[in-house]
Amino acid sequence: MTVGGVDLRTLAAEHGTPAYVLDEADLRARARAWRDAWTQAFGVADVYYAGKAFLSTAVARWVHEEGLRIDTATGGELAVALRAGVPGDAIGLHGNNKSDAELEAARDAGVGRVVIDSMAEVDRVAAVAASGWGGDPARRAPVMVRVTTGVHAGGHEYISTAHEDQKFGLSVAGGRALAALEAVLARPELELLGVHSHIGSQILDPAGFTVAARTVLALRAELAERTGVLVPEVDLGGGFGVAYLPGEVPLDPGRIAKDVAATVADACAELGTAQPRISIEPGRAVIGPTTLTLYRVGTVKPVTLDDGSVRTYVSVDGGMSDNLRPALYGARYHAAVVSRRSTAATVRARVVGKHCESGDIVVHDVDLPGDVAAGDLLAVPVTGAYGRSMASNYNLVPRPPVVAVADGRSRVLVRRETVEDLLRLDLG
Ligand SMILES: Cc1ncc(COP(=O)(O)O)c(C=O)c1O
Ligand SMILES: N[C@@H](CCCC[NH3+])C(=O)O
Repeated sequence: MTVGGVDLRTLAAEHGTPAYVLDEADLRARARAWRDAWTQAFGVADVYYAGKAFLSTAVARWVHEEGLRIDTATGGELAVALRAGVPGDAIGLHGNNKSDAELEAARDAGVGRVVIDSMAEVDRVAAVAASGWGGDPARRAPVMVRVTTGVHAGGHEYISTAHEDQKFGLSVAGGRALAALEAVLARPELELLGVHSHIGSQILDPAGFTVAARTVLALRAELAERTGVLVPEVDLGGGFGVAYLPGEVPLDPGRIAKDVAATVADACAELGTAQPRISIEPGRAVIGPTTLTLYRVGTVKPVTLDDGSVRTYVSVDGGMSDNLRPALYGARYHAAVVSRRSTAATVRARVVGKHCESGDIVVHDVDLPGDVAAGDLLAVPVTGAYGRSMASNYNLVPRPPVVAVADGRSRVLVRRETVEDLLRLDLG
């Protein structure tokens, strides 16, 4: 099997396993597809790539070259985006607990928007912006206010973000969102760009986005009625779902953009307000499907279950340290042997990692060739989002490299950690 013109056996021989293998052309195409779909549907729209899904300087540069801006959630992500050469005004900063250092870094870089996530942050951002923004003493801090619309969407409880009982944003229903927007308007150090809503992640039903859009637009109209200020922008967040398994249908960028555009046009007509400039923040949908994880098979063990059937446990040389999603969310993945063809009858297999934890499962249930054996290469697709970015050193396993492939060549974007790296952190 080849990806980006590179035989995965060659790639494994050159870079070792496990490795994340990222197809550069696919990433660029997905970035363009999201940008084109939303610009076509709205005339003007901004697509921010959510770097939390995976960020390296090359990835930031590539998606920026394709016309996307970068959404960051920490000072670390901000530093990588800036090092990639992305201009500050094309970067947004999120976070429910931003540090002073993060806010100061955003100010010094002249970040294009800080998304305020709490009432306390109104004063904190204003204080940081007292000396100006991006080196200009006269410039105000451009901010949005993140609000919760009550929409409960997403692939798992832990990745739903707009219901009431969770840590993000300010509630529309409870009035806190409106209060925060008014508080921003009262601060001369702040420029209120608009309202932000992010409802969750791995969402496959478009309805959540349109329901949230209506709520946010109504809030914007209410603010305008009370204060005379119609804020120019609305961000509808990320969360667009991808297909992890054969047969699953991802949210199509064109389809969702058209649905949302129709809703925005309708709602603004009903409310009697001009339409805002719309932005979104897809992470998973841009990077997830571009990447597979390449593992080497080690131990293969048949296990007889209570009902007498047999499950083949196939252990690979990584696991929950390079893909936490199955353990954290019960996420399902697919896998295939990619180093050879096999005509053997398939067996019911479970792909597991090498960690000291029985929940260290990579793929719960997959048919693999019955002759799967130590030394085979196994690929798990769609690991580009929240794979490397949530990887850990559990059991002191060094984290795998991210290797980009394009036009028959491979290039390391993030190098493999070594045991020496880990030993260097241990100061004795
Ligand atoms: C504020 C915000 N924007 C964007 C994203 C990106 O989400 P996704 O990768 O699901 O598109 C997230 C994560 O869910 C988020 O919290
Ligand atoms: N980390 C989550 C997505 C949450 C994104 C952050 N709001 C996942 O892997 O699905």
